[in-house]
Amino acid sequence: MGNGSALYGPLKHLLASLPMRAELRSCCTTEVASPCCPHHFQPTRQQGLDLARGAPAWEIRFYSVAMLEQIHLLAAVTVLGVLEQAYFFLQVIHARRKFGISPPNISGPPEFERIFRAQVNSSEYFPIFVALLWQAGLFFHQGLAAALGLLYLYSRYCYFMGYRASSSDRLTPIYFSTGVLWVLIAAATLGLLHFFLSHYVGLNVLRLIAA
Ligand SMILES: CC/C=C\C/C=C\C[C@@H]1O[C@H]1/C=C/C=C/C=C\C/C=C\CCC(=O)O
Ligand SMILES: N[C@@H](CCC(=O)N[C@@H](CS)C(=O)NCC(=O)O)C(=O)O
Repeated sequence: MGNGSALYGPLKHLLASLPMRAELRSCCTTEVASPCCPHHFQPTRQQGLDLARGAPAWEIRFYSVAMLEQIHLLAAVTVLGVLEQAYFFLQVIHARRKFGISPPNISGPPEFERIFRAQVNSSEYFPIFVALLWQAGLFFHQGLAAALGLLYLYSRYCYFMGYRASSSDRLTPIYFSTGVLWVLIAAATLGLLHFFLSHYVGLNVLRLIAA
């Protein structure tokens, strides 16, 4: 723990400036640079290895939690998105049974084909959605990206239900959902641009605007 006290001063300011849970902040900012309480400190295998190399436990724990707080909303929306995909899959399985259409067949009455296409179309867009959600969340703003993510998942649900009812009922939700994707693209691009400019060129556009 020797280097812990040398780091304590700057870390205290960093801790105070981050939106962390109060209980963790008070636990990690004790004057003694020691590991957090057992409640907060449950080392993973990697953390165990870091500990063996001499990094202070409280520091490892602090950075792990700070990192998770940067991504927890994105992770929650991703899990929700996966559950939505699972729901769409189950609907196709149910429709296959109902209409007696076994794989590899994908043709049948329009009622079946619309459900099948609604699921396949939603799967096609899912990797694009997840990539944009995380890029916009990491480089632009986590809360905004997560909110847009929820809006996207809701519009995808409307798309599925609309398509199931009739082909034309899919159109409004697909317009809306792709609109949300374009907003996520814009946020991700702006965020990345800001990162590259400030990191490599030393040009902080936000600070310039604020000045
Ligand atoms: C950011 C999104 C990434 C990739 C997709 C990019 C473009 C694809 C378009 O946004 C998708 C929206 C498509 C909307 C189509 C709407 C209507 C199509 C017009 C008529 C269909 C008529 C018919 O049903 O026969
Ligand atoms: N794979 C899609 C790509 C384009 C797309 O997403 N189209 C939207 C608007 S026309 C759609 O709802 N397609 C219906 C579908 O995929 O079954 C397609 O074949 O149409």
